[in-house]
Amino acid sequence: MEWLNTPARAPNTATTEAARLRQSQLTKPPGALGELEAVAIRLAGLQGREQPAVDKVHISVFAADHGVAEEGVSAFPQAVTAQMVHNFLNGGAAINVLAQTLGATLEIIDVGIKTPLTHPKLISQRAGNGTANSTLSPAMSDTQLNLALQAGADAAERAYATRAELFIGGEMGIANTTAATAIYCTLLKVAIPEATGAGTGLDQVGIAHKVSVIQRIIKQHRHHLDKPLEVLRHLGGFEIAALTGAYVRAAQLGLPILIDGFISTAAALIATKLQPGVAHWLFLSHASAEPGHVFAMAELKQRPLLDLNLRLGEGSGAAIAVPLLRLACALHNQMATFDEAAVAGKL
Ligand SMILES: Cc1cc2ncn([C@H]3O[C@H](COP(=O)(O)O)[C@@H](O)[C@H]3O)c2cc1C
Ligand SMILES: O=C(O)c1cccnc1
Repeated sequence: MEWLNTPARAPNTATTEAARLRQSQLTKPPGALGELEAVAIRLAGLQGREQPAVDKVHISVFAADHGVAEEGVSAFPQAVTAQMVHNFLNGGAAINVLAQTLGATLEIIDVGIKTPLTHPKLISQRAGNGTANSTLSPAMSDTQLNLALQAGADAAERAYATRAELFIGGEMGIANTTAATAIYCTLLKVAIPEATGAGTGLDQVGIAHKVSVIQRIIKQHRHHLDKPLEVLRHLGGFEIAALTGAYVRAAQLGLPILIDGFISTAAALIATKLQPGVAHWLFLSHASAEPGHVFAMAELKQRPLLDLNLRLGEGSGAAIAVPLLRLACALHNQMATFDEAAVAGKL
């Protein structure tokens, strides 16, 4: 786990400045393309080239089960985690359609669903048979945490080895909005009822029960929540740990990251606590419908690219934002400058 102590790569200031200069010369009023200009400039700095691109996109979806599901915190049964893994492998889930449409590479990694399954397309790098129920004991052991972090780092390495230009992490794990909410409340000191939402579709009674379960979880571990990795280990889950490892490693390798929704952002919070430089490499794809997400976006000091009331996960919201990044690059790379087009500049 030596790699966890390595800082993220620093963005290239020369290509950032070259891209900024180019933006100022394109045939439009300065700043008129708003956030898309900033995105292209940031990507240029991260990719170390004046003309950035996100044509080659790698998506890793991490699946795992949560012991806390037995507390009745999800609108769906725990069996859905494994059933959705089958669906991913058969190409029928939202993320399959999005990856196919984008021409992105999609891999599914079992980091600890309850019952292992074998399939030629499934990567099995399991940290356990689901986490322990975090209302009663730490979600995972040190060994399990390290295995899950490593599974994520390995996915980032595979993305890097195939010369991907953008890394997207997705997750599948029934009850993982409970683990993610507990992480938000611990790291951001947000009141539990303010951050707790419907997840897969709980009603008001269900949400009130979920709040009480998260209160029990945080009370149970309150003396062990002072370090980011201990927060992750006590609250779970394996897929959130894998995403954390993936984000840290991608940032070390110099691979830009597009974050998905509520659960992925919990991993991003931990990753930036472990290595603050990871923040340079993160793009926020969308504002999740989960009420707690706003607090994390504020902490990460970023505006999301989209706000579409998405609450799916799987990496889907990030995939949906890829065309926007591609358009930001196309505009940056292909528009004519004032000189080239013989258009008069600003008075
Ligand atoms: C069919 C189905 C497909 C999904 N794909 C992602 N999630 C999402 O919902 C789960 C989190 O919500 P909660 O904490 O309420 O269980 C995660 O698996 C997340 O990826 C799904 C959920 C379901 C039911
Ligand atoms: O925003 C998300 O990632 C999310 C929200 C609810 C359920 N699953 C995922």
